Amino acid sequence: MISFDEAIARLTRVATPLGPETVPLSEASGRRLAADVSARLDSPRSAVSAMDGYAVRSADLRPDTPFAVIGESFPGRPFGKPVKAGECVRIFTGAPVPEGADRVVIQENAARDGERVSFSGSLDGPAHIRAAGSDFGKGDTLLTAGHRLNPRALVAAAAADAAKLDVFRRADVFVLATGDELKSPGEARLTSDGIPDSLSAALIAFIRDWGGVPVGQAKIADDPGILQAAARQALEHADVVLVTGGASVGEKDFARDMFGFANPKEVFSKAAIKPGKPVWLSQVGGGLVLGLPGNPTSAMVTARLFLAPLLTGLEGGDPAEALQWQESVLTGAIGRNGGRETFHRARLSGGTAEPLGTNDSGAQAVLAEADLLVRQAADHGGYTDGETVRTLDF
Ligand SMILES: Nc1nc2c(c(=O)[nH]1)N[C@H]1C(S)=C(S)[C@@H](COP(=O)(O)OP(=O)(O)OC[C@H]3O[C@@H](n4cnc5c(N)ncnc54)[C@H](O)[C@@H]3O)O[C@H]1N2
Ligand code: MOO
Repeated sequence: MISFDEAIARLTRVATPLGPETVPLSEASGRRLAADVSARLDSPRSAVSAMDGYAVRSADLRPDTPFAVIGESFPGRPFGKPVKAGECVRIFTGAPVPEGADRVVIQENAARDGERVSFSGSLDGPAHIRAAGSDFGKGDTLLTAGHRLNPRALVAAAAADAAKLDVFRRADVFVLATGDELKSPGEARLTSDGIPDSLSAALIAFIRDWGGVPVGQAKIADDPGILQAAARQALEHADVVLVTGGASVGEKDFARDMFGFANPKEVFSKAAIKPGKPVWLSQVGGGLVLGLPGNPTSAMVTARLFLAPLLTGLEGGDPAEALQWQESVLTGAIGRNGGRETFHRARLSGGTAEPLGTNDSGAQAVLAEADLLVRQAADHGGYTDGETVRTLDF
C-alpha cells in the first residue's frame, strides 16, 4: 500500500488545470486568474489633487496675498486652461490639477472672499498632488496568472479597466452515493432498513468550498447494471465523479467495477492511512473518478485530504495549497498507532487541538465537533498533553 505522501504526489500529477474561460468581473471573486492582468491606462490618468482646496503655483504663495479664483476642477470635469501668476483654481479630491499649478492648498487654510481667496497657515507642507501614473502605469502587470481573486484583487483588476477576466474553469463534479441502504435524509425512518445518506449534502458543500461546481447527484443501489448506467451518465456531465461507498472488499463493493466499461487508468488504489484506507483515484476518459470509503468519518476525512487538493489543482492552483499543515498544541493525549498514518479528529479549543477521542470510522455525530485533523505518522509512539502536533483545518 502506498503512503499518504505518495498518494498526494500521484494526485498532483493528474490535477492539472482544466483550461481558461472568460467571466465578467462581477463573477470573478474566488476564481483563479489564467492570465496576467495588465493596466490599460495610467492611474491616476493625470496629476490629480489628493485634497479639497485650491490649485496654485507654489512660487506665488505668500501668506495673506489674495489670488484670483479663475475656475473649478472636479473629478471627470477638469478645468481646461493653465493657471498663471496670481491665479488659482478651486479643486476637489481626485480632480485633475490644471497646467501650471504645482500645489494644492487645503480649504481649511483658505479664506474665500467672492472671486478671491487668500491662504494662511503652513504653505510649504505636502503638495497634495498625486502624480500621473503614481499608483500604476499603463502596461504594468497588476495581477499574475494563478492569483486567486478576492474582493481586494478585484479593485486592482477593475482599476486596470478590465471588464472581463480570464480565469481557470472550475471542475464540474457529480456525486454518486452507492448503497442499497441509502435513503434521502428525512425518508429513512419511513423504511425498515434504510439509513440516511449523510454524505451527499456534506460533499456538495465541500465541493463548493473548494472551488468545484456540483453538477448532479444520484443515490444508486448496489446493482452492477444500475451502477454502470449511473457511472456513464455522471462521466458525461462531469470532470470529476465522486463516488462514496463500495470501495472495500465486500460482495457488493462495486465502485471501481462500475467504471470498468470506460477503461479506467488507476492513479492509486488504497493508501496507508486511517481512516480512509480504501480511497482510490482513477483517470477515466478525459475525467477523474475519486472513490471515497462509505464510512462517514472515512469519507469526510478522505474528501478533505484528496478532494480539496484535486479541485485546487484542476482550478489552476497548487494542490499543496489545500494541505497547509499548521502546528498546534495538543490538549489531551493521543496513543500509539499502527502501520497506517493516522488523521485524528480534534476540536479547536482555545487555540489548541483537543482530540475527540474516537477512532470509529463510522461515527457521524462527533463530526459536528471536528474542526481539525491531527496528523500522526505510521508506527508512532503517541503524543502527550501539551506536545506540538501537525494539524489541518477540517
Ligand atoms: N474485510 C474487510 N472489510 C473492510 C475493509 C477491509 O479492508 N477488509 N475495509 C474497511 C474499511 S477501512 C472501510 S473505510 C470500509 C469501507 O467500506 P466501503 O467503502 O466499501 O463502504 P460500504 O461498505 O459501502 O459502506 C460502509 C458503511 O458506510 C455506510 N455508508 C455508505 N455510504 C453512506 C452514505 N452516503 N451515508 C451514510 N452512510 C453511508 C454504509 O451503510 C456502511 O455502514 O470497509 C471496511 N471493511
Ligand atoms: O479506512 Mo476505514 O476508514 O479505517 O474504516
